[in-house]
Amino acid sequence: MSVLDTIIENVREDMAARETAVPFEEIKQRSASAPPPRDVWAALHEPGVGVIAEVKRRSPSKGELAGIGEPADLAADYAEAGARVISVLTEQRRFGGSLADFDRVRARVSTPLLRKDFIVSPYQVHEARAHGADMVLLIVAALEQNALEALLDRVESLGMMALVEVHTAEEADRALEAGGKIIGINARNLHTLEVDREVFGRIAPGLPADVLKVAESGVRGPSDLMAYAGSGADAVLVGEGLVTSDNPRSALTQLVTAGSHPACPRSSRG
Ligand SMILES: O=P(O)(O)OC[C@@H](O)[C@@H](O)c1c[nH]c2ccccc12
Repeated sequence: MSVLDTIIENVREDMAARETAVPFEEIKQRSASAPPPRDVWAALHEPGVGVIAEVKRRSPSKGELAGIGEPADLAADYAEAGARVISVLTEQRRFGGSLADFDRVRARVSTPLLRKDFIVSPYQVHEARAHGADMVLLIVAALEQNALEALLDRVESLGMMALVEVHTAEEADRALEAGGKIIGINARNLHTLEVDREVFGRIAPGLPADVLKVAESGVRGPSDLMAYAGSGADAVLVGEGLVTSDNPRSALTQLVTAGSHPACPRSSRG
């Protein structure tokens, strides 16, 4: 079994436990009465290469990344430094995240929030919305085509947007076929956990112009952001490079500054 398969098996177990406590009909109702989602599309269309900053405690490849005492403090730093969207990992066993972390962040910042998890069931989509998510991650490699399409429809029917994550050109075709509008190209292969920063440049040029392209993983600093921008990235998603920095706020400020610099390819485009 690959890492991805094991993670998903565990995610399903944990979800079953939550669903016993809060049944589907109840979570559906909570999602319907949550405050309306924020406009992720507009946030990501501002000029310059935007940064999606991630609250990430651990990773399967590196283990503990940072002792994040209060995720809301980190998120407040991200918001002040100009994150377009803040991503909060809610997967518990490998990433040390939780919906409790998500709630703390939601209570503190008004920035659009991405629920970063391994979403395989409509339950998790309603749960994300009930907790105030504006965006959710859908990983193509984790989903059959009909499940991907059904989940994407459900995400949009609740007024949220999906970051549809791919790692190969074939997965990118599936993402487009399903109607994905924001495509995340992950440099990390979720089966082997290896990072290859060239993957973005191989896949992005084949995507239509009206699709938002997000480069995920492996951004260590402004030069990686610039390289992704040069290959057509509209935004980058950064976790480890920020949380392991001595000063995440200034690390993010440097990325945001690079992303809006006149030398950055997307700076003059809307
Ligand atoms: O920490 P990094 O290398 O900056 O990567 C962030 C993000 O891309 C990564 O956390 C990620 C991308 N896709 C995922 C899917 C599930 C969990 C995590 C992820």
